[in-house]
Amino acid sequence: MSSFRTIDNLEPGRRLLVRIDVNAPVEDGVVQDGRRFARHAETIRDLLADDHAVALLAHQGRPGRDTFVSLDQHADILGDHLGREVDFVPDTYGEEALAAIDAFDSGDVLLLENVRMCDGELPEADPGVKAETEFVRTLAPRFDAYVGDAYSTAHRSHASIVGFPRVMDAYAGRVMEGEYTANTAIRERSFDGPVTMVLGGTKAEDTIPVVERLGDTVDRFCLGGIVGELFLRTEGYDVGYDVEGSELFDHQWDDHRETIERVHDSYDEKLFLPTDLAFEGADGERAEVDVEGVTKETPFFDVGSETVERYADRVSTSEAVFVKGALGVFEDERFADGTVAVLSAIADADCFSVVGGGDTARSISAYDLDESDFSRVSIAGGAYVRALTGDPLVGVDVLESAS
Ligand SMILES: Nc1ncnc2c1ncn2[C@@H]1O[C@H](COP(=O)(O)OP(=O)(O)OP(=O)(O)O)[C@@H](O)[C@H]1O
Ligand SMILES: O=C(O)[C@H](O)COP(=O)(O)O
Repeated sequence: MSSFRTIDNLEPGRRLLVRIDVNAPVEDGVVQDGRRFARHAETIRDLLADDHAVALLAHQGRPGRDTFVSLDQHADILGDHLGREVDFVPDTYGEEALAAIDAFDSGDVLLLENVRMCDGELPEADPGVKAETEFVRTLAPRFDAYVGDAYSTAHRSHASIVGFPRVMDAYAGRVMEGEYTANTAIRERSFDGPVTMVLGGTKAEDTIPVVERLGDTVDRFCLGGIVGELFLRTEGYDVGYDVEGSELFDHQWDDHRETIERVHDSYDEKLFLPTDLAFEGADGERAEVDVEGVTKETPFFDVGSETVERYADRVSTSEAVFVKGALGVFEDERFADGTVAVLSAIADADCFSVVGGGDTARSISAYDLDESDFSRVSIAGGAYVRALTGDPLVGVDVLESAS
C-alpha cells in the first residue's frame, strides 16, 4: 500500500497546483483526445466539487520532436470532458501566468503552458535540485498545496514532478492513486501457466530493461516495433537503421547496443522476433517481406502476417499477457494489423491481461476493441514498466516523503 496522502485528505477551498499528464499523439498538428484526458478530468471534477481553485501543469512531447507543441488544444479537449471552460494561459511562471494565478479563485480551472517549454523543468536532476529552480520557487508560494496526478510521468525527475512536492504540502490525485494501486498489485500476482510479454513501440529505454529485469520470470517475449528491429539487428539483419528524416533507431542502438546483445544472449530461447515485416509498397499499399530479404534502405512499419500468427498463438496459450508498446504504426490503417490482431487474440484468450502505454492503449478504442476484454488498460508507459520491474518511481517517492 502507498503511504501518500490523497485529495480526500484536503480541506475544501484550497488553491491547488495540479500536475497531470495529457501528453498525447499529435497528427498533422492536431492533438488527439484519449483516455488520459478522460481520466484526469475525473480528478479535476472531484477537486471542483470541493470548491478548490485548480491550476494545471502538464507537458507535451519533448524538445526537438514534432509532438512538442503548446497546450492550447489540450485546454479545449479537457474543457469538453469537463463540460466547462478551461482557461489556457500561454505562459508558465512569467508575468502573464502570475497575473492569471493571482486572479483565480475557487471553482476556476486554468492550464499553464507546456512545462517543457520553460526553464527549470528539464533536465532530470535530484528532487532537491529541482526544488531550487526559479520555476518552483516562483510558483510554489502562490498555492496552498500540490497535487501529483501524473503517474505516467512519475519516472521522470523533472521540476513539476519532484520539485514542487519537495517544498509544498503534497497529495496524490485520483489517477496517481488508481494507477499506483493497480500496477503495484499486478507485480505482486503469481501465475501457474506461461507469462508472455508483448513489447513494441518506439522507446527502447522503456522496453529493453524489462527483458533484462524480467527475463528470469517471464516465459516469452514477443517483440515488435522499433525494439523488435533493434533485436533483429543483433542477429545480423539489415534493419533498425534510420532512413532519411527518421531519428528512431541509431541513437537508441548506440545507447542500448550492449544491453540488447547481452539480453539476446541470455534469454535467446524466450525471445520471439519478427520473421517478416511490413512496409509501404511502390503502389502505396502494405507489402510484406521475409526478414531474410530486408534491406536497410526500407523503413518498416509493422510486423508481417506470419509473425502475427506466431505471436497470436503464443498469447492464446498464456496464463497472463502484458503489453507495452505497439507492434506497428497502428495510427495508419495499413500498418495496424500486427497491433490489432495480437490485441484481439489477447482479448479472446482466457488470460489475465494488461495493456500499457499512453499511445498503445489508444489502439483499443481506435479499432473498436472492447476495453472490458482486458484485465486492465494502463494509461502509463514508462511508469507502468517500472511498476512491473519493481523499479522505484521518483514521483511517487516524493509524494510519500511529503506525507
Ligand atoms: N516500426 C515502427 N516505426 C515507427 N513507429 C512505430 C513502429 N512500431 C510502432 N511504432 C509506434 O509506437 C507507438 C507506441 O509506442 P510508444 O513507445 O511511443 O508509446 P507507448 O508505449 O504506447 O506509451 P508511452 O508514450 O506512454 O510510453 C505508436 O504510436 C506506433 O506508431
Ligand atoms: O507519454 C509518456 O510516457 C509520458 O507522458 C512521459 O513522456 P516522456 O517519455 O516524453 O517523458
